[in-house]
Amino acid sequence: MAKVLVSDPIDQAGIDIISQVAEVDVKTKLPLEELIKIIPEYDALMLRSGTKVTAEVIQAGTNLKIIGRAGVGVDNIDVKAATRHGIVVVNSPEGNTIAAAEHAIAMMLALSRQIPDANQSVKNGKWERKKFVGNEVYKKTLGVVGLGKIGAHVAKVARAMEMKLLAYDPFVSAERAERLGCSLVDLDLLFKESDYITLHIPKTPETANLINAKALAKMKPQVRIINCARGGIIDETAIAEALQAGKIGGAALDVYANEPLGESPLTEVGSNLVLTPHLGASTAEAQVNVAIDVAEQIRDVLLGLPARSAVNIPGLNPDVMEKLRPYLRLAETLGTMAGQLAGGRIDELNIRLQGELANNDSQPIIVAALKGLLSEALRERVNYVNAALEAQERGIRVIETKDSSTRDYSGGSLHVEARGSNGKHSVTGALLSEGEIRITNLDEFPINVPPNDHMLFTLHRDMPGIIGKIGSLLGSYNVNIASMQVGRKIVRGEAVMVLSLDDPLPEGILQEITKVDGIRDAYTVKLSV
Ligand SMILES: NC(=O)C1=CN([C@@H]2O[C@H](COP(=O)(O)OP(=O)(O)OC[C@H]3O[C@@H](n4cnc5c(N)ncnc54)[C@H](O)[C@@H]3O)[C@@H](O)[C@H]2O)C=CC1
Ligand SMILES: O=C(O)CCC(=O)C(=O)O
Repeated sequence: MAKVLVSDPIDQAGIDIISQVAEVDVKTKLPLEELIKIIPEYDALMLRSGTKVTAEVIQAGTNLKIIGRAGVGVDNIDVKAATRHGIVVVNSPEGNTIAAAEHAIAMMLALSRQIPDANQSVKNGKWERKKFVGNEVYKKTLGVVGLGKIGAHVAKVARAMEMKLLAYDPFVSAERAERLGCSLVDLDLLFKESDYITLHIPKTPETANLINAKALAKMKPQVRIINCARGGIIDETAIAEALQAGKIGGAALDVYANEPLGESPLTEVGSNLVLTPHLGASTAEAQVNVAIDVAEQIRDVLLGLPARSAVNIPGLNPDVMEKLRPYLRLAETLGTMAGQLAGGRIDELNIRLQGELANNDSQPIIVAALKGLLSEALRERVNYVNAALEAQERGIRVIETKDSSTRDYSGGSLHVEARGSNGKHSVTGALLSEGEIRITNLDEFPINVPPNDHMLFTLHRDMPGIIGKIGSLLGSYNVNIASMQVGRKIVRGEAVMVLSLDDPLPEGILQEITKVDGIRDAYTVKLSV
């Protein structure tokens, strides 16, 4: 039975789902060294923001197939290292959207009405009504940085409170912003005009320290800043100094450069600063949502099914996968054949989606063909997760074309050509109505054969006796021929012979075949049909 490690607190609903297919160990607050020590036992790892999945953890996780982040941000996971090791990383893109958005609104209101300080004051036996006079958010300007799922929900709620909305997000259209009641502006204008600024962006090299001393200097002196997105987007020293010097009105932070916060200039700030310990997603509802969402994906991947929210498999969502699954098999088979025919070091892969197939997203098909192409070199190390990255790192140029005018097979066909140490070789294939694969062309010669575990291809002169000679030679090595076909363009011209064999070819026989009069070249292909 597969084993799954849950390394942060996860709702029981998720654990119940994984338990259907795997043994689940819940071990939270593991020191890094301990995680590295035990991770080799596990097929899957499920976590929230408390666990750091470093490259060392991934390197040690030799059995890991999937890492599931019960939440949105995967910045605590070395996704690149996971991709390199062929491990799927999944998240729950929407499970905690409402929770995080409501936390940002709660922070904005708590800050405006000084609720945490007032609460403390009453508990200290005081009654300071004058001290805690706040501000209304009604008619004030809210600058939303990042108009994705959470930013959009914040905008909707803020609009209901009749706030004026500005938004900055270089990746969304002015129409989307407008639909959400926001004016899309540049960052400087948002800084200049906003009474409140709320951040809903991922932490990336571009967003790190986005709110620094220089940015703070551009803002209104009474501005209140809310960060329920990621630590490190705000320079904590700069904001602490600005608060102490009264250069900004307030800040409410849920996330920090280092978590738990520990020693920080922020804890020295007396007032107008609200801090929560990364609670954005901490609602009962969100925790059930993300636990179920991610647990289902872990269960599915352990059962060999696709994950619906994989962050490191581009374009492979389950609907696409389901529809394209037979074509992915075809692409992988053709990629494997083209790779073995073209020889060890491949420089270029040309893929042509023909007929009906050309109407589909080509990305998954390309990934499947690359997986096949690299299977000779990387064996079981290559999978849908790392095939594109491996190909890129090996300098394999991928050229894709689509030709919807071809009308040879009802579902379309796929042409794969690889250029490597043996020169250029191409294979075309299609699916029969029952989903069976047919190889329909080899190096532009028409054939019609199903793929087989052991195949022999020859390029030869179309002349009498040549087929018999190859048959006898194979017979003398006790190799049984399951089927044989010849493809040619003109009589007595160049031809290809395709033999499906029951047995692997013994060492050395290929060289003997190439010495047969009329044979120009011979290749073997090993598949796993
Ligand atoms: N505090 C908490 O517990 C939680 C925090 N989060 C964090 O909130 C953030 C947003 O989450 P979602 O809205 O779900 O993500 P999302 O992917 O739907 O939206 C992010 C938006 O940021 C925009 N963006 C990316 N780079 C940008 C840049 N340089 N400048 C401006 N905009 C940029 C994108 O275009 C996108 O529209 C993430 O960092 C996530 O990890 C999410 C859930 C809970
Ligand atoms: O797991 C958590 O509570 C944090 C959630 C979060 O930050 C996220 O989903 O990005």
